[in-house]
Amino acid sequence: LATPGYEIHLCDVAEEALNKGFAGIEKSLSRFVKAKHLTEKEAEEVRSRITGFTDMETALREVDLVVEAAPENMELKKQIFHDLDRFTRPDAILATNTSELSVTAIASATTRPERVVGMHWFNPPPVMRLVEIVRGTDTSQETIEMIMQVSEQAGKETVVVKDVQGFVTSRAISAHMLECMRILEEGVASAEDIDKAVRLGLNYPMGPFELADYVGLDTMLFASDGMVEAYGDRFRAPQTLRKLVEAGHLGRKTGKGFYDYTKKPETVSAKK
Ligand SMILES: C[C@H](O)CC(=O)SCCNC(=O)CCNC(=O)[C@H](O)C(C)(C)COP(=O)(O)OP(=O)(O)OC[C@H]1O[C@@H](n2cnc3c(N)ncnc32)[C@H](O)[C@@H]1OP(=O)(O)O
Ligand SMILES: NC(=O)c1ccc[n+]([C@@H]2O[C@H](COP(=O)([O-])OP(=O)(O)OC[C@H]3O[C@@H](n4cnc5c(N)ncnc54)[C@H](O)[C@@H]3O)[C@@H](O)[C@H]2O)c1
Repeated sequence: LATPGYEIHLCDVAEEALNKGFAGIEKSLSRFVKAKHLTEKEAEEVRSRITGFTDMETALREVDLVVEAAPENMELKKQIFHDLDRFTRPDAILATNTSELSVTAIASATTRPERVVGMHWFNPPPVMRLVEIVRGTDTSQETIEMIMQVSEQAGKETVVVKDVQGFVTSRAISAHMLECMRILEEGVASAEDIDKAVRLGLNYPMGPFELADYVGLDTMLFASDGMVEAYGDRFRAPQTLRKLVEAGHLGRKTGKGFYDYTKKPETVSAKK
């Protein structure tokens, strides 16, 4: 959002987490410069539009739009939205990047449910072309249109969907990934070969295990647990996923998941 010209307040709970966020932005900007999508001067302008904060109250003063992207936990999100409601101007729009939680329930923690909306981005957000906009029970058309406009300015296409658990995309991707994990557990093929089969045979850009590691296994598990209640056992997380998360192996962000990224970073996927 800094690329099309918005002034951004990036807020996280601690300096260390904030620095991780800035490091991710830096990596993306240098890729864009290398690919000549941005000049060095434009990248510098983007950097200058992003200010870091660890104090939410200060960060939220005078903002027009908040995009919350904290961990996928309803209680945490409700607490954050309660604070967003207190600290922002009454006309500010409050968006959540939740992958599957109820936008309507999150909105209930505020006094302005008509200005609360789902703004679901995809990893990696600077590259993926879609923003899935989720209309909560009380979300106003004006709010939807504002998010459409901002998304389009960031070069994204949009779809507007109903507020059902998992929306369109998380239901679709979870069903695919969970079934591939069951195929692995049945011993039908190795993770490498399932990834290779899906990439080359189905023309997906990433196989299910490299993608799960990329998204984060904790996020995957939160999403599937959330969808069990709504849709039943077909979304129940296989033990393999649950055990990896219990062990703290969350994918790329911790160095290990279905693959071990601490060993040979260039060849851990089945790509070669
Ligand atoms: C769970 C949630 O709620 C929802 C989700 O997020 S589900 C997950 C959705 N995401 C996906 O499915 C991702 C699937 N994977 C892909 O689409 C591709 O593998 C990928 C775009 C990540 C990488 O593409 P790939 O062709 O394999 O690699 P690569 O050539 O390095 O990258 C393609 C382009 O993207 C750019 N790029 C990749 N990652 C980037 C990043 N983080 N920042 C900026 N640019 C990036 C590269 O620089 C390259 O640009 P160029 O074509 O102009 O040179
Ligand atoms: N990982 C993905 O590919 C992806 C894609 C689309 C949407 N999402 C959604 O985005 C959200 C974040 O997912 P993630 O995978 O980036 O999680 P993550 O755990 O990797 O990152 C969460 C971030 O939120 C910060 N945080 C924790 N508590 C906070 C608080 N009280 N206030 C502000 N920040 C806080 C953490 O320090 C961390 O930087 C989730 O709702 C997830 O479902 C994730």
